[in-house]
Amino acid sequence: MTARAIPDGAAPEAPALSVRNLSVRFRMRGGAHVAAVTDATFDLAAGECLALVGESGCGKSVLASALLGLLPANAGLDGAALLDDGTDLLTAGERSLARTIRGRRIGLVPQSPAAHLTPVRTVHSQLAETVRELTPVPRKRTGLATRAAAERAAFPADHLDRYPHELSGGLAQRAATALALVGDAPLLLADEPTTGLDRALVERTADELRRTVDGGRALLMITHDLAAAARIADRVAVMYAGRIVELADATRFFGEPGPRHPYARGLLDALPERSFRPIPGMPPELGDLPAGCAFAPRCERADALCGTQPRFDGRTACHHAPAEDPSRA
Ligand SMILES: Nc1ncnc2c1ncn2[C@@H]1O[C@H](COP(=O)(O)OP(=O)(O)OP(=O)(O)O)[C@@H](O)[C@H]1O
Ligand code: NI
Repeated sequence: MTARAIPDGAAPEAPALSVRNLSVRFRMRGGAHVAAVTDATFDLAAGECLALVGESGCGKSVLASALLGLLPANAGLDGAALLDDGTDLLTAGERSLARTIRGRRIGLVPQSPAAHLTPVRTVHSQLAETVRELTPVPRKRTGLATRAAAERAAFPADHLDRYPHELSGGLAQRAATALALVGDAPLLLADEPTTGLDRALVERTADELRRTVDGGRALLMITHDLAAAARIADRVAVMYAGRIVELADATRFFGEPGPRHPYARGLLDALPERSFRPIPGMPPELGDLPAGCAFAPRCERADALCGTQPRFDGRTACHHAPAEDPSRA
């Protein structure tokens, strides 16, 4: 549990994760391609939580899987994803990903926890094994450490002897979160960590994740749940049709002046506690994207300019985003 303080006089640390122009293409039968992620570029610092949001199918999980080398063989990768010591996750190779990176340097809370738990072993046995593998706890204290690991993710101690198929979705989620937190990895990827949990547990899980961030970890949290994102994120990245279309401080995103990109505005407006107005239309097929802005067919601001792809300037990718931010002038 060492928070990574910067020693006096040392140069500022490199970001915990630096993603540059990450693209993922799935090769399909007959020569077709699915452009699941295109040109994603962002940094994530130690002690920071970045929430990655966007509608189902926009490429969030594929992005996370690319970082961990967990994509199937028909996936082609481009770009770079650097850890703070310069290790490029995209070229690291399965051997070093498996032996030194997954679990130790990057913890993952997977989107389908039930599928990631070993079906023939109890939660206790899986958690204890991970404690033995990833922490220096002496053998005779493994039991205690295992129960503490479960407690951190609000997994009830009296359910530790259950097998994965005996768990509800919410309990499987908490077991997966407990496993991901064991190694105290400096970088955490959490893919929908609050799915299947009731409001109180959503808040408890979000708060536990926030505590790990405040302890110096970097967290990329993928979520549909904008309320959970607002609760713990420092910054928000909005994805649409495989591209990051907005990257903003959470306070300005959820407060004033609000999102700059019309899609991001639409996502917030669709919330029940806001105007509860869904964005008209459907996202495009990632195998058949238009040449220009993919959001244009659903956008009330679209005009001829939107027939060309808008450049992402580090904050937004829209030909019609406000040029000046009056609150910052
Ligand atoms: N192995 C694959 N082969 C072809 N296409 C794939 C493959 N895996 C994912 N895709 C496609 O990539 C796109 C992005 O999927 P992804 O799972 O990243 O979406 P997501 O944003 O995580 O959605 P959700 O919020 O529903 O989890 C989808 O269109 C999906 O069909
Ligand atoms: Ni997903």
